[in-house]
Amino acid sequence: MSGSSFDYNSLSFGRISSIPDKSDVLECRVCEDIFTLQGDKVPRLLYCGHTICHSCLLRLYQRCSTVQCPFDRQATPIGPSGVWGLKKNFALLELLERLQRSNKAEMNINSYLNAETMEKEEQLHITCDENDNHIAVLYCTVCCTNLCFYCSEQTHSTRTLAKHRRVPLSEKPQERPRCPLHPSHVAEFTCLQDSCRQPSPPLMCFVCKDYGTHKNHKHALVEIEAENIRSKVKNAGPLMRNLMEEINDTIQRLDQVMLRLEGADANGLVDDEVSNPGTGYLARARVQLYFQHLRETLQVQEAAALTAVDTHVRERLGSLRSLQEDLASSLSQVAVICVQCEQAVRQDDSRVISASIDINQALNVIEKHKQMFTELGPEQLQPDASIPITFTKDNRVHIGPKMEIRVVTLGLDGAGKTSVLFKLKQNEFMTMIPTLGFNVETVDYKNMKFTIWDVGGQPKLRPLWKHYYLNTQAVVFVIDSSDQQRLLESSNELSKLMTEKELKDAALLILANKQDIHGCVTIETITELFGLYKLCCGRSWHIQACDAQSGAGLHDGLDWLARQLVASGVHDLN
Ligand SMILES: Nc1nc2c(ncn2[C@@H]2O[C@H](COP(=O)(O)OP(=O)(O)OP(=O)(O)O)[C@@H](O)[C@H]2O)c(=O)[nH]1
Ligand SMILES: [Mg+2]
Repeated sequence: MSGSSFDYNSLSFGRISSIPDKSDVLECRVCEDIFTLQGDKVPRLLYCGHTICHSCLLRLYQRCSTVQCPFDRQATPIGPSGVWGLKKNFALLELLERLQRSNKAEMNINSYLNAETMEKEEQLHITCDENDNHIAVLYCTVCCTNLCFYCSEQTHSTRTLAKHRRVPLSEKPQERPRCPLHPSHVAEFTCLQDSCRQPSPPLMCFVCKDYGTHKNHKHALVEIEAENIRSKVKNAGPLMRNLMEEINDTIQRLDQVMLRLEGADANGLVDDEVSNPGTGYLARARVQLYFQHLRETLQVQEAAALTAVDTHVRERLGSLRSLQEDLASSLSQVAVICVQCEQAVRQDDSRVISASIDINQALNVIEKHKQMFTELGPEQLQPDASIPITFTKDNRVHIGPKMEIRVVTLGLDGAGKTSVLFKLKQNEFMTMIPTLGFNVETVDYKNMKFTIWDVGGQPKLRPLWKHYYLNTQAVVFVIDSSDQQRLLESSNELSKLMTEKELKDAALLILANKQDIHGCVTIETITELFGLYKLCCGRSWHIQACDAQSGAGLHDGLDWLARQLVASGVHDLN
């Protein structure tokens, strides 16, 4: 035997049988041999009541008529059949028999104490009291010591000590805890009062429970409470096991996902990325490919856009040069005529008169040049070197006049549509008369030209709205925020508009107008009342608070509209 554990497999469990036989306690007090059920160690009764084994009686019997008790010297008469005639102690024999039976049963139990059971005892990790290097597996109930097999055999080998009852360590009789306040009493109870449970329910004796600090507190017997706690832990067992399994499964799944991310072979080794690429590597490759295509496309688009600019510049220069040449030629002709006319008028009167026809012709030519010159447009007379550029969504370049955007303004009569239009167009607010047909105005904003159609909103005119939908890129729906009575009517009209096929791609700007009037509703209220999130789901829409009187909010609305239109197709670099 070496180290801290004992090799139980090398032990025959016959040793367990050396745990004392209970019947061994019944021994003859003269020879100290164990009584037996029969033979020369059978117990026989003396008249005085003492019991002695048959063989001791034979030694004491002096072939006279009595035998003297070795304990109280009283005489017991002996008949002709000698000591065989003395009664056996049947009570003792019965007891002996019972003890032997129970001993047999115990022996059977001990036969189950195999190496596996002992290993369990070892897991308690209690050191052998005889040798610190050994792990105890037995408990001697007489010496109150924890022992390993080896030390148990060594220390309990004498006849008397071998009788000590030894039990597996886990069956060691429990020591009853003492009350911390009254150490002379066993702590039989535990206090369950909430205020006493921190940090753990205290132990107490009956004095504490009935008269002391824990009087009238909720309590329980220590054994019962401990059993409750044990069964709680036992019940939680499946839960804990399930949880552990689930956590373990998840850990394994994470492992697999990490391997797939990194790229690994079946053995879990990170493989070289080309033969077994991970998803990370593939994603990188896709990003690189995407941007490579993007760069190539952009290069092509850039080249096309630059060509468009170069062509524009070349054509522009060509037309300017040609204009310049025409003007130079015109200038020289006018200059020549001018000199000729001056020379002609410097002559005497008769010659001047005779040259009058030529002079008139020269003046006619000048008149023609003048005519040609005045016919030149402002772009030719005051040319602008700037090159206005806009880009389409697919990066084509647009050079020249502003992008034209068609907008239709709708809403109930009196909502302020015409007022909004004129405020935007000429920054004026005036009392309007109801629109019976429509107004149309263009409003320049950034690099865009909004053509705004303002259609009358009276009920009888509403069926005509549909004639303005075609090719409309944006709808501006105006609401009178101060007229709460007509919000529902307005909401109904907007709902109808949202079902129009021709407007399905149009951006929607809702103007909550007349915000200057006290008591008007806010855009939040309108959003909720009209159910805008649901109604306008899937299209680009925006609600803007404004008032046409001061113009507040109108440019913000236009700004949003411009951004939407830029996002959906045109893009302004300026
Ligand atoms: N206080 C205030 N009054 C406004 C505002 N906008 C319009 N109004 C007035 O509301 C009335 C109706 O304005 P309009 O611009 O004619 O309304 P509309 O939507 O064009 O009406 P219809 O042409 O009939 O469809 C006019 O008296 C405007 O002066 C505003 O923001 N504040
Ligand atoms: Mg109007």
